[in-house]
Amino acid sequence: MAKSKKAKHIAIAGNIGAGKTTLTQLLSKHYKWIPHFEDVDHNPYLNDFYEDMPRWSFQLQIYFLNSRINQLLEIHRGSETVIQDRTIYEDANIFAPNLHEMGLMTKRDFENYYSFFQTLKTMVQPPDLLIYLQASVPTLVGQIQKRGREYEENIRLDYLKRLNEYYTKWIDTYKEGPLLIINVDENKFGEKEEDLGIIMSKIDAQLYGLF
Ligand SMILES: Nc1ncnc2c1ncn2[C@@H]1O[C@H](COP(=O)(O)OP(=O)(O)O)[C@@H](O)[C@H]1O
Ligand SMILES: Nc1ncnc2c1ncn2[C@H]1C[C@H](O)[C@@H](COP(=O)(O)O)O1
Repeated sequence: MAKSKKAKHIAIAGNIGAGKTTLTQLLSKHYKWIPHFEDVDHNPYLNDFYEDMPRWSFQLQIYFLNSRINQLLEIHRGSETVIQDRTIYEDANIFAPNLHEMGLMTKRDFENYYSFFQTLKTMVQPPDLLIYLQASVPTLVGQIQKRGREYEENIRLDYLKRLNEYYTKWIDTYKEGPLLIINVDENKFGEKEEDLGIIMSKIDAQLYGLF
């Protein structure tokens, strides 16, 4: 990104429990960015989805897609810098194809969903900076347990592992804009202030050319 252009949209990507919400809160406080969180607590499908994925996967994907598009429209209408907890790319490049590949979303539903995403994608711009939180499955499991959402208690290890594989493939080919990868197994920003400082210096370098 040109250093003179004000960054309006910072996004944090990462698997379930990687620490996106925690980092969104910390960075929004430090940089005075407006946080946009995922629609989790008032999500009408999430609980049912974890009970019966084949029944609810399509409805959940449409719900997330709509909520993510609304966030993007709001970001681009406003003038303030926003930090977004999870991107639309993760729904369409990671969760939905994984559900399809696991036989939890039919081919017909996946193709319908993906074609709708392709249409919407032409209307959105990528973030000015994407921060990817990379975490191993044991770290994800530990953090999901620490958070203690009841409906996530039965998330299977192979589900997280498969999502991680999709994340790796997506990030390896991500060319839409500036990217910063943080290894969460090595950087405990939630616990050590100096680790958060390291992340902020990297963000300053990317966004403002400061070292
Ligand atoms: N870097 C970290 N170090 C220690 N604990 C963390 C870290 N990041 C997140 N956590 C904890 O892990 C849990 C899940 O984090 P959260 O930010 O909700 O993840 P996500 O939004 O990616 O699903 C929370 O209880 C949070 O306090
Ligand atoms: N697109 C999605 N498909 C299935 N599940 C999803 C999707 N986006 C988010 N989720 C789930 C994963 C978690 O249980 C909650 C919240 O995500 P988190 O990574 O903890 O912020 O929603």
